[in-house]
Amino acid sequence: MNMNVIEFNQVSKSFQYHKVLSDVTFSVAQNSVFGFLGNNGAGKSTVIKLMLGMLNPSHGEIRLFNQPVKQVLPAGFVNIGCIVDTPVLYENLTASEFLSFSQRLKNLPRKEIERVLEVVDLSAYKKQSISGYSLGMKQRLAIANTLLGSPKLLILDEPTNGLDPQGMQDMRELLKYLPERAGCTVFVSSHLLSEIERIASHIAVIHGGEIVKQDSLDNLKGTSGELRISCLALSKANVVLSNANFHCSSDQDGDLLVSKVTREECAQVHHLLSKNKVDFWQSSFCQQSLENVFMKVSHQKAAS
Ligand SMILES: Nc1ncnc2c1ncn2[C@@H]1O[C@H](COP(=O)(O)OP(=O)(O)OP(=O)(O)O)[C@@H](O)[C@H]1O
Repeated sequence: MNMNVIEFNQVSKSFQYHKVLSDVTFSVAQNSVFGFLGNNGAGKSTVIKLMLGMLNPSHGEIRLFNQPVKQVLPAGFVNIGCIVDTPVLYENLTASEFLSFSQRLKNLPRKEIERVLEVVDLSAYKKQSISGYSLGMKQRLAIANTLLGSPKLLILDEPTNGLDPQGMQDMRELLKYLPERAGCTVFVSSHLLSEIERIASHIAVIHGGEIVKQDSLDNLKGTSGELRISCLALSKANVVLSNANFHCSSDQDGDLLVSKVTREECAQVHHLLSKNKVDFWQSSFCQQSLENVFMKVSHQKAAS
């Protein structure tokens, strides 16, 4: 059975009279990559601190591995790896030397170091001084450090912050496949939608201290999107499709845009145009991006 590794049940948090989280409810399934999205100040770090027992909730219940958080921590920390601030690395050491601190502290066999270096793809650089590493490599090394001892849950606060495009891509590849490669569930917070969209299997969106959306990435993006059609008889196409209750508009390039269509409906659109002798030379379907979903949710929330 697939259990929930993290459960927040109607959790609220106030700092004196300032309520920063209201009835936050979400769950993170085992072996998923869970993206926690929100703008600056939305409440992401507060949620992570509550999850790690660094703060107490004002109301509500938090469970990790099916037990109240206070019972799991701190003994359960062997099951949890986290990076919430910029990791401190000893730059004059090699990666192997650096990792050997935690390996010995956790009383693990030496071969654990080789295993985690392999997972984060740093084996080839293990004898080089950390001072020569890029920021992305340092971040991956910090993740390797948390993976020593095979934690079942990895919590990362904004792990791609400050990385260059290559560093971001490497981090993306690493996080996406961590459940498979290291057998752990990943909780990753970010304000970078495009990053989360490429990494996460499940997503929650927090806005002003409230969860405004939570679902699998596929469900959140929905199956519908926009169909762009290039044709000469634009107004005829518009009439034909509008009569069939499709939502049509045109863009600056003179293309016809049919919004909120599923892939099946795209086939109907093509059929209708052909049947009514409207020639088109190009048609492309674009699923809505997470950014669109996120902006819609944020606007709806701001208006309410
Ligand atoms: N210790 C504290 N005392 C008072 N207010 C706090 C405290 N910690 C956080 N806050 C407030 O709670 C709100 C949420 O902050 P939080 O750091 O959780 O947001 P965030 O989504 O992590 O933002 P960012 O992406 O900027 O780090 C903010 O308004 C912040 O000012």
